[in-house]
Amino acid sequence: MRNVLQTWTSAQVRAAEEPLLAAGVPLMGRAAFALHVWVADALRDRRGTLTGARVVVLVGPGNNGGDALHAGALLARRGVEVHAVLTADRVHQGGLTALRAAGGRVLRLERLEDAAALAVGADLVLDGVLGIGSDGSGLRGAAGALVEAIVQRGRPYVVAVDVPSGLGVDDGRREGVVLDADLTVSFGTLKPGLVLPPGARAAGRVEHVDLGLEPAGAPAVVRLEAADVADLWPVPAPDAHKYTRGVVGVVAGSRAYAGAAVLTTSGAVRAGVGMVRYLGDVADLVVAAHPEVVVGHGRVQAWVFGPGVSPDDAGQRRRIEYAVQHVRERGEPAVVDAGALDLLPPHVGPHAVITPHAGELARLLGQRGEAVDRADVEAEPLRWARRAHELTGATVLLKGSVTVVVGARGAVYAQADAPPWLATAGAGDVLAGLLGALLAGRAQAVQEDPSLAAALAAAAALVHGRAAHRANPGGPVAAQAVADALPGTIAELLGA
Ligand SMILES: NC(=O)C1=CN([C@@H]2O[C@H](COP(=O)(O)OP(=O)(O)OC[C@H]3O[C@@H](n4cnc5c(N)ncnc54)[C@H](OP(=O)(O)O)[C@@H]3O)[C@@H](O)[C@H]2O)[C@@H](O)CC1
Ligand SMILES: [K+]
Repeated sequence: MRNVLQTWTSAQVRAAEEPLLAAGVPLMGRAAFALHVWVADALRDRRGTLTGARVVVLVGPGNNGGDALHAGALLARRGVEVHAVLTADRVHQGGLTALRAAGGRVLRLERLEDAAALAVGADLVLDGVLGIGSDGSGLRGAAGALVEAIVQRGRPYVVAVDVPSGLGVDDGRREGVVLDADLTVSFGTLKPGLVLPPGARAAGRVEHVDLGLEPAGAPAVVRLEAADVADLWPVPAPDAHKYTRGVVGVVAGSRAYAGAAVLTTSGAVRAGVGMVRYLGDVADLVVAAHPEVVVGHGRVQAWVFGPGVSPDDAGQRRRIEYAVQHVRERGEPAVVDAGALDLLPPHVGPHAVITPHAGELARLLGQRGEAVDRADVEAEPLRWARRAHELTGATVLLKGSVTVVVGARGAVYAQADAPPWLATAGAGDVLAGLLGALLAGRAQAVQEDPSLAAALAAAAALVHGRAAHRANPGGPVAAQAVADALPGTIAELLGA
């Protein structure tokens, strides 16, 4: 994949910095210079000029504060009025000396209210309190109290140095006080917390400064970009026919939830699968909506089961059990959604993709002995998606405003492609159908490399989100409109 956005943990970043620091590469100087350029751009955008602009630098005890102080010094030399507030007893001495020499003013955090007022009144606050040295527990002590006082007065425009202070750098957790940013300038590599829920939104816009780091091992969390879809999509060969392109079997819907059957098959049909087979009680409605759909059993390459199915529906339950048997014995890939999550066997492989939202994941984990509720999952989506993968063996696609996917071989994706409007009834059914189509089209490749299921799940989330934007840019979308926008979205992405 070409454009995938990669993130690396604090430990990986530190290990990658070591040889460069040992060789005397001035990493902090480079970081601070790039940071001051981004801040100058932001100030010009907001005020038109640098001269007379007021920047308050919040300085913590470590090198994150050092970056901020050096950037402050460069800004002061360009006519910016810079005030540094020292939030800890310890401070980066080189940075402090540079700022003073450039004419910046330095104050210790003695009167909280005065410092908060200074920050709130500034054109821009540069947050150098805490970087990758954070212990992950939110901002404690005087720094935490200061940030609380600032936020209470009305958060000013904030540029975060490397990461928003207090954010869980490696897991995106928001515990305790976090200073949300409008812009985050991240050094060396992006960090997982900048893309993972629930913290990702704390970062605002994210810019990356390349310091020449070469981190070892696989990236911790990745995010697919539009151009990656073409590398994953099952584009038909010139001699393709419907069976080589993939057949997806759909067990969805009931008399009570007939729409789920229509929407799931819509997702699969519009995503361009070779053929859709429907199994269920509302075949008449499905075929009326999609004459392309074939009703009844037959050979399939992948399955979707669960949307609109209640576990006490004996007919659908039987069909799902039949499909599950195929998934287990023949390794056919599957999407296991909604009502079928309760029917998931104790262990399946990563070629089965479960697609719960937070509440459904909490329930699934509860059934496997984990005392966890919806709020726990929302607070630490990656942790609990990982746990579900460990316990079930399945690839986990955890739905949310940022969708997290955990699959085989440590694959983790975080996709934030959808507008908030997509949180609407039936949208998940369309996603299940769309992903089923992808798994059917790439079934053989998934059987050879089950970690591919995670990449395909992430691609499905991306395409689904983009289709929602395309269906009605900036406004409400209905699930059927998202399905109808899939062909155009896919064509655009394949041409990207
Ligand atoms: N390494 C490099 O080459 C480069 C690094 N670079 C920069 O350095 C940054 C990393 O710097 P770092 O390692 O000094 O850690 P950093 O985050 O500044 O401070 C950690 C200290 O904060 C404290 N503390 C911890 N948790 C806390 C909490 N919850 N609430 C409150 N305080 C807390 C704790 O101190 P303590 O309180 O224990 O005295 C701890 O020691 C990195 O993000 C990047 O900006 C760039 O210049 C590029 C080159
Ligand atoms: K920071």
